[in-house]
Amino acid sequence: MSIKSTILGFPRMGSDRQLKKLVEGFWSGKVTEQELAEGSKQLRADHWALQASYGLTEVPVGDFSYYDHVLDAAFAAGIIPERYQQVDNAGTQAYFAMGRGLQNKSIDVPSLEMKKWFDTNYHYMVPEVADNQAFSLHSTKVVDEFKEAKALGYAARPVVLGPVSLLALSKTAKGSSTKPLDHLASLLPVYVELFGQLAAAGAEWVQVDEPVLSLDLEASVYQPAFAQAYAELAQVSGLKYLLTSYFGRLGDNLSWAATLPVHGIHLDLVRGAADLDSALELIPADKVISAGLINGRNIWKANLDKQLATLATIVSARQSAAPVWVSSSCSLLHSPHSLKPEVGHLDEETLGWLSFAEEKVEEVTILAAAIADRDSVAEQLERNAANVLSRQQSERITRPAVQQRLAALDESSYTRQAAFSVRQAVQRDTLKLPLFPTTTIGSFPQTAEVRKARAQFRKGALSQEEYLQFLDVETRKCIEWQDEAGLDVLVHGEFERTDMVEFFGEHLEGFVFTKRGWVQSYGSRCVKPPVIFGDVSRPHAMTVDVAKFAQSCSPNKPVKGMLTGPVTILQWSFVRDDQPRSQTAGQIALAIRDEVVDLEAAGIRVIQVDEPAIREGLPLRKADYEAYLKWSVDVFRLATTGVRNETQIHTHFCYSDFNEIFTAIKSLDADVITIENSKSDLKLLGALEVHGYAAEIGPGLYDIHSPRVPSVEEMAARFAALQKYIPAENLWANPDCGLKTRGWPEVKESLTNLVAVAVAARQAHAA
Ligand code: MET
Ligand SMILES: [Zn+2]
Repeated sequence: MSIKSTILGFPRMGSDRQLKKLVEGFWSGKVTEQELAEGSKQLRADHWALQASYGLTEVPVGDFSYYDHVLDAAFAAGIIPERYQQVDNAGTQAYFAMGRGLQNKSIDVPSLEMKKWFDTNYHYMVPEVADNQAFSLHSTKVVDEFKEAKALGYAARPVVLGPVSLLALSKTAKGSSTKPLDHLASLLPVYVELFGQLAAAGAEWVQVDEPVLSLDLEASVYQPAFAQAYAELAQVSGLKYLLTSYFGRLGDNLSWAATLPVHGIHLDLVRGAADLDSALELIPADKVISAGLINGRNIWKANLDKQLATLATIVSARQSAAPVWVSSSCSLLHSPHSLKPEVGHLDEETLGWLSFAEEKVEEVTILAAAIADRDSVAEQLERNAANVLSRQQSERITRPAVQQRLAALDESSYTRQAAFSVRQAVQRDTLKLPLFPTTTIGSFPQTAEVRKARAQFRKGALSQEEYLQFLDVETRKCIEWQDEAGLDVLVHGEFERTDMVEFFGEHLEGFVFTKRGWVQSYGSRCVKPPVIFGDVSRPHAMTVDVAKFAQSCSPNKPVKGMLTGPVTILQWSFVRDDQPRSQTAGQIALAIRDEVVDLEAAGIRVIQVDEPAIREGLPLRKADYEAYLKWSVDVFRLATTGVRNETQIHTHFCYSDFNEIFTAIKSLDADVITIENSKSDLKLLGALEVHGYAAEIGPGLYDIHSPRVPSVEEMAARFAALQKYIPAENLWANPDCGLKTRGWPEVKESLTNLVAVAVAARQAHAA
């Protein structure tokens, strides 16, 4: 018996981020539209060839995108807000304008809003649906790509974002009041037309992605919506649908999703393994089950014996039923492209533990081959078992001292010496800050000069001593400027850091860094997450020298120590899967705690532990919130409570919609939080009003994502609004986030204005 092997999607960027270079080249005018199209076509062909070379029986098509697959789906359905319709529509201009905005002599349109794709680090563009929304088939990209693959001789399966998820992920356009999902009936004919074209082009199966099925859905709304949608799509003759959902269990949605008129159902059996028993019971015998057994979200080699056992269970339970397929849990979009470039960069042992997209394709094919004839892949299975065992037993993974220390902690390691009100009084006495203290979030411009010095240091062209000297000069200039500008709590500027997670990963044990482990974050942007493979520990202090030097440049004002928090380090890394994430976070927290204590001992009186990612780590299902929030609060407290009452602990978040996590934010027990706010005053103020907040808080007075200099008047207006909700003695003045992407001239002007706002507010308050 042979079974179909496939994946839900492949990374788009290419082994060397070719797509990034193509699109960015196109944007800057160095690559023509035709070159972009041809280069992309080549990339797709390469990726199909790679998948086929491992014997994958069916390849996905339409998973490729110039920018984002949600944008593709919206664009294809003609969901193009009016402001983009003035953009030349012949080529890709309007499409890219929706993705990244467009500014020239005649047009100035911002992009669509960008949002996180479920709980991944990928961001999608949020379509806007208006009351009078018309839909039409505006692009046949997926049909064209299907024909392309077919012409090359591949068995291909088009991938399309399903109609319900497309609308559920959209938002109501400004000035409209209908919900996007209200428009389902008028959207469906576009899907029928598109799928009719796919059938005519010779497609047999279409993969319809409906990832919202892994969320808490209101059954009374979504069950009828799905029923209506799939009844209508079933009208297209000659086409079979694979309904796919991923990133979690279908849970209570399974009972009705299982009976939709589709021909196959995909199960994410990595994160949704709990679904298996009920799925085998509920999915009718005439439907294919696509078993998502290879993890698309992490980079560890699968335990093939274990996954094979699950596959065997499914196959034997479905003996007289429709076929079983083997697949990836979700699209491989969230994995780096291939391990090949890491050979010679990572050591042999570590290489043996990892599997990127290319290797995951191979794992899928090994499972498919093994279920038909185990002997045919005996050697591969043996090697896999040896690799899995090597990771389980490696001495590099475990540090008994760290484990023992974490296990031995008691309540006192999670609690400050005194309550906030006591600490606040002590800190007022010692820090002697004015009313409405001014500060920044940490980083100052990473100029070309700073980046160049770092690159030269890495290449060896600059000695360690020269590089450190360069950093000292930059830091001193930065501190002196802040002092002159009248800021109250200063920062060293973070010139030594490329990235707020990478910097700490490089100093801690238990991390490795890949050479080309890039993953798409949004549009042409990629990130290279560190890999946490083992118990984390801190071999030496990481920031104490820099902080001490910075403080020495400022005899009168406190300089903040700057650290990244345990949840953010976890969230922006590939994390080991052999122990709960909470435990890994606890180990990171211990390392940060030691750093915090060392900073205090070195005379640093204000310490900031950034946790911008605490909210994005929220699980997909509400039932899982509480457990997550409990341990993320715990690890933050573990990291920050080792100090005396005099030491002021700050934290920073890059979001303001914290209604859902407000109680958790309070329990962090930080003395001061700085938080993004300028783009969404109302959200934050609403939350403050509902939940109340007793500690000190600095809601951002201006958006740092734009080079625009905010005027004194606009920031003063914002500051005045904040004073209605926050007691004066608790209110700080600061920007939304760090300034590393900005240039010095605009930073100087903006912060000078910000200080003026605080000074004027102090005078007004005294009067
Ligand atoms: C994404 S939050 C960034 C915080 C960091 N301290 C910075 O200023 O860059
Ligand atoms: Zn931030």
